[in-house]
Order: sequence, then C-alpha cells, then structure tokens
Amino acid sequence: MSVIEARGLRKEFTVRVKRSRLRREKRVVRAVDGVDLTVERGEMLGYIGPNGAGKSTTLKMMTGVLMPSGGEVRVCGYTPVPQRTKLARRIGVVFGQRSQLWWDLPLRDSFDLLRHIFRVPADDHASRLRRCRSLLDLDEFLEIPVRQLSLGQRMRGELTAALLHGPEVLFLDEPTIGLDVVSKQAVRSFLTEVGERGDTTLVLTTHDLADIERLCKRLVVIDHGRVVHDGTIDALHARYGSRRRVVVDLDEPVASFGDATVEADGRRLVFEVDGSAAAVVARLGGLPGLRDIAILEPDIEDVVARLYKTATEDAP
Ligand SMILES: Nc1ncnc2c1ncn2[C@@H]1O[C@H](COP(=O)(O)OP(=O)(O)OP(=O)(O)O)[C@@H](O)[C@H]1O
Repeated sequence: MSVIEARGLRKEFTVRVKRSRLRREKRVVRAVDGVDLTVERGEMLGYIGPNGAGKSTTLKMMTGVLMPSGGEVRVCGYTPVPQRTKLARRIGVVFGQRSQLWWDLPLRDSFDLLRHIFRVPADDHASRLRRCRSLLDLDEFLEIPVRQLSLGQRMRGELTAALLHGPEVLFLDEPTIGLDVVSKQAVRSFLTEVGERGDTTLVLTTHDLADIERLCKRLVVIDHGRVVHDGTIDALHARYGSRRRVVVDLDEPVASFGDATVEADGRRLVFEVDGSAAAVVARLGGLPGLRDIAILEPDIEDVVARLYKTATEDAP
C-alpha cells in the first residue's frame, strides 16, 4: 500500500531580483516542477539532488508546511496542508537545521510534553522512549536543557522526539549534517533499525551519500525540480556503466601493462573490470616487484556527480 502519492507536484516561488539601483524584477523560481512519486509502506527512500534542486521544498509540501502551486500530493491518505493536524499524528519530521524541542527544557521534559500533545498512551510512550534511550545512548544527557546539548546529542533527541508518537512515515532532511563520525554512525544504525522493522517508511534527504548507501535501497534524484532518476543504487551504477577498479602498486615502474592505466610514475596500474576481478589478478603473476593489490567497488560519489552533471547539461 502506498503511503505517499505525488502527481505532477509543483511549487513556484516569486522572488524579486535587483536589476539595477532602482529596478527590481519579479522572477518565478520553479523549485519543484512536476514531481511524480509513489512510496510504499516500509520503503527507505533516499531523495537527493544538488543544492537548490528542490528537495526541502518537496518535503515541506509533503509535511504540510508549504502549499503546492500545482499537482497533487497525499501522505497517509491525507492532503498535507488542509489536513495538517491529522497528518501530524501519522508522520515524524526531522529537519537538521530546525528543532522541535523546547530549548530551555531538559530533553526528558520535551519528550513528556510531546506525549501530551500527541496523546500517546503512557505504556507506548515508555516503551518507545526505552528503545530510543538504549539505541541512541540518551541517558547521559536526558536531564540537560536542549540549548546546552551538542549538535550530535540534539540530533539524537530530535530523532527520538519524531518517533515517540509512533509515526508511519519519518521525513528526515539532512539528519547527519554537521555530525562527527561517531554520531553519524549512531544515527545511521538507529535509522537502519527503525527501517528494518518494516513498519516505518523513511524519506531521507542528504548530501552525505554514505547515508544513502547505508540506509536506502531506492534512490530518487531530483534536479531543477524534476526527477532525473528513480530506482535502486545498483540501477544507477548500471545506467552510468560504473565499473570495479583493480589498483596494483609496484616497487619498480613499468611503461605499460595490457589495458591498464599507468599512474604514479609507472608505479601504479589501474584496471577497470565488469564483475569479477579474478582474471586481472591472475594476469599479474609475472609482474616484478608487486607490492599491493586493492579492488575498489564503484564509488557512488562518482556516479552521482556524473548524474548531476548530465542533468544540469540537459536542463532547459
Ligand atoms: N521561500 C522561498 N522563497 C523563494 N525561493 C525559494 C524559497 N525556498 C526555496 N526557494 C528556492 O527554491 C529552489 C529549491 O530550494 P530547496 O531548498 O528546495 O532546494 P534543496 O534541494 O533542498 O537545496 P539544498 O541541498 O541546498 O538544501 C532554490 O532555487 C531556492 O532558492
């Protein structure tokens, strides 16, 4: 069953652009330009795109913060803006740059207030909070006012706050932005656990592609407000002909070796292979001074960079 349905979803902003000292012109920015999207229950969807592509605007329309200029969107069966209050009970939202917590209150008090606002039965609240406390290590800062928390601690608090009422869909806009590696890992492991239970749909925007690789099977790429890819990460690699690389380091330089690219003054050979690297490795036996061999999987950063570049070149 689909929990999100968008058809021809559009959002335009009218902005005033300074043309000269006295002249200002109105310009229409098409932030989201006809997005079609269906998301099924339990999916973990990565929604990515370059800066200004329209990701946050899409999420804002899906969560009832912004009214679409055109098209349709339904989330959990509701039309987000007019049915915002009902929708709020069914979704959780984490916007990395904004907080849903009470700045001056200890984290625990924010959680209690949310329980009352969403009228969550005490047992459900307690069991969800217990789970978040253990998975996100909240105990050491539960009693500290939110304004004194580090970014990583606050983000763990935000995730908890977004989940305490048991939402069906969790919207996450840049949830790992600015976090150190340990906090990033904590957030990713937590979201993996949430996703694997299968009852919460995750929609995640991020510029950190490691988040996507770790969490999302399906990737939707948007550019200039339009969807330019919708499919698995593997499909993206296949579309852009990503290949594995065998990198061979040598003690002595060589001028050439078969179809390898020679780098580092002849001390490094790089082979590109489709599928198994065994045949390349077998050919290396006769090479003198073989120091090291590494097999590198296709890099999602490279593929996505190519995709953004192509999409920008094709844009109207
Ligand atoms: N309130 C607004 N008024 C005018 N223009 C806006 C407004 N909000 C967004 N835009 C414009 O709409 C476009 C899409 O912005 P949006 O924030 O959705 O992009 P994004 O993909 O989330 O970008 P980023 O990765 O940089 O956060 C941009 O050109 C932006 O300048």
